[in-house]
Amino acid sequence: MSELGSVLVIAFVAALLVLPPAAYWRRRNHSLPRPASAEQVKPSRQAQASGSASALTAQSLQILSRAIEQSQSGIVIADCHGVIEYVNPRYSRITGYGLQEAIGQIADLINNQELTDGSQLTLQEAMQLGSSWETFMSSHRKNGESFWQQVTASPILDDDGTLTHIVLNIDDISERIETQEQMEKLAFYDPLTGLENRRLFKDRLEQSLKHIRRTRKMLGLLFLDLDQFKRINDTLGHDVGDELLCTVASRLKQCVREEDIVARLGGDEFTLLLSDINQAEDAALVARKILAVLTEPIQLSSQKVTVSASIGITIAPEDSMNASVLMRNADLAMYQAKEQGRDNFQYFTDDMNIESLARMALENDLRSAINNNELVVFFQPQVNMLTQEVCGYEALVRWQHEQAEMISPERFIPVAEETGLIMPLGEQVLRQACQHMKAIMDSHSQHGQTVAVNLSARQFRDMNLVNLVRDTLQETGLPPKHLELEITESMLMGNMEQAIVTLQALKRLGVTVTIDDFGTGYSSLNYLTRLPVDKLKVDRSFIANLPDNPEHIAIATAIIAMAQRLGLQVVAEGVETEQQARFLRKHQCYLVQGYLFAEPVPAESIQQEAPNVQNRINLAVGHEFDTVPS
Ligand SMILES: Nc1nc2c(ncn2[C@@H]2O[C@@H]3COP(=O)(O)O[C@H]4[C@@H](O)[C@H](n5cnc6c(=O)[nH]c(N)nc65)O[C@@H]4COP(=O)(O)O[C@H]3[C@H]2O)c(=O)[nH]1
Repeated sequence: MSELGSVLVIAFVAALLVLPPAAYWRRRNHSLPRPASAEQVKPSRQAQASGSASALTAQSLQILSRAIEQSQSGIVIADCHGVIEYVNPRYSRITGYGLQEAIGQIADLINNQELTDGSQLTLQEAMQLGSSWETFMSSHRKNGESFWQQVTASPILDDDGTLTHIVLNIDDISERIETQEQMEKLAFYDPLTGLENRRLFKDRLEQSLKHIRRTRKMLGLLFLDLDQFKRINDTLGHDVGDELLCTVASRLKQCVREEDIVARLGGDEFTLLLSDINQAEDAALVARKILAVLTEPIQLSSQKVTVSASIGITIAPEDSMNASVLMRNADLAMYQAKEQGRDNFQYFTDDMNIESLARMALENDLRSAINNNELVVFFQPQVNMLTQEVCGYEALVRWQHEQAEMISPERFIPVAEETGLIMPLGEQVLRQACQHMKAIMDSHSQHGQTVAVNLSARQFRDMNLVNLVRDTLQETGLPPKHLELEITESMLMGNMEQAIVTLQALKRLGVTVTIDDFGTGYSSLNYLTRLPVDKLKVDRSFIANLPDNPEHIAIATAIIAMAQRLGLQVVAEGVETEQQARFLRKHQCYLVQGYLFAEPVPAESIQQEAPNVQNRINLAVGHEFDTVPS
């Protein structure tokens, strides 16, 4: 260090000791600066000056000077006009400016009139008040690189309380700021797409609501969910799914203005906040634009895919001025768009609220119905037209609501699926079906009949399914070959390999597996050869239009022929007319189920209904048996 430097440092240290800076104490107390009066501090200063200063040895001064030299903070000492008189080595390492370069320069910071601290004071104002001053700011090193610094300035006052010098403490906090930025990013942004996350979106929505309250403008909130994304994710893999989400995110950004916000809530759910719109129709313009840009094929690394989306729109202040309510509105409207066949948008309406309340009530009632074992299983006979006998039954769940008429399973099964209630419900149906089938077998000495139980998608994916079926068979005493499990094509499509493993395990138990509603799903017929299934059930929508609709004739006959070629049994459901039964027989589909023969009945009525069912069988197909091929 130069001689001047050492002298300055020593003088500075001495000054610190002689003049204990009131500001230091104030800073520690975090109080607002009070003007330091010379009179107030004088006696103690003088006492120290005459005591401590005179007691200082040259050695202790040297130690103190080294402490400053070796400080881990950059230190700048400037006169009261900002002319630098000393910088320590750490300052030089931070900024790249050496002592000689710095001395005599003006520290801009000291005279900056715009930069203020937490108390809105400029550095000079704080110094004149004898208090310390602190701020964070970005600056540039000598090599041009920018960095973040935390600056603390402390005044040095002379015996009379007049400002003589200013000490700047400089810490390079770039790393800390970077970590903080990263943490903020993690907390507020979606790491995959870089879009804002749910938390930040909600915050922005609240800010925008405050803004429109003042400006009396409107805002539009769009809730977007990709259609069939799960299928893409499951079949093409998660990496491809991620790639797709990133492309969708950037396309969404292109559809809105700079000041609008696009966020990803998670999965394939996105929200858009259109601030300052003039009319509700403006939100529809954006929704149309989004639907249009999404139709453009997306080139992913492995292949090209096309996606569509369902969008729900809600408008503030029209629909609500509450952020949570708006989010729920837009979500409800999005579900409505899905129900309308996807690839479209819907505005929120009050009816949707009513619908969602009704749905919640249904869910609660269903939960208690399951808990109280109020659900019952009906049985619909299945007929073998060759033997003219009932060959089995399909178990169909029924719910007689206390205050309402019978509720269709088509209404409550989807609710049960969504809420997870399908698990206890499915278990109850399986148990009841097995118990009744065992009772029928025992009382009628019927040894060839089966009972078919519907499995829902969630049940089929459940790891415990095979154990549940095994245990239920054991507990009820029903031999496995009398149980048939019906699954649908769509359950197989998500993860075909896993589906095959589950089916094989079920087959090992000795139960029969049927693909229900065959022909309505998206399955490629090639898959059928790989699936360990026994039966196909032709969906009733194809049977309903037989024998008049040429397209349905083609589908039904193709399914029957294919099943025969693959060695699978085929059963037609929804047979209502004799013509349909005749058509099916002609095409060698002998297993049938439908109102022509019997409707689903409670277990207790099976025996009582049996003669009626037999009559109907005889009437419908008996007279044709002369022509049945042998
Ligand atoms: N138009 C017409 N319909 C006929 C005829 N014959 C039978 N049906 C009806 O067709 C449906 C056949 O069941 P599904 O295709 O498995 O379709 C079932 C099945 O997907 C589901 N479901 C019913 N019970 C259960 C269950 O216990 N578990 C699960 N997971 N789903 C069930 O609900 C759907 C509807 O069940 P249901 O209302 O009982 O309706 C039953 C049955 O009553 C006919 O000749 N004409």
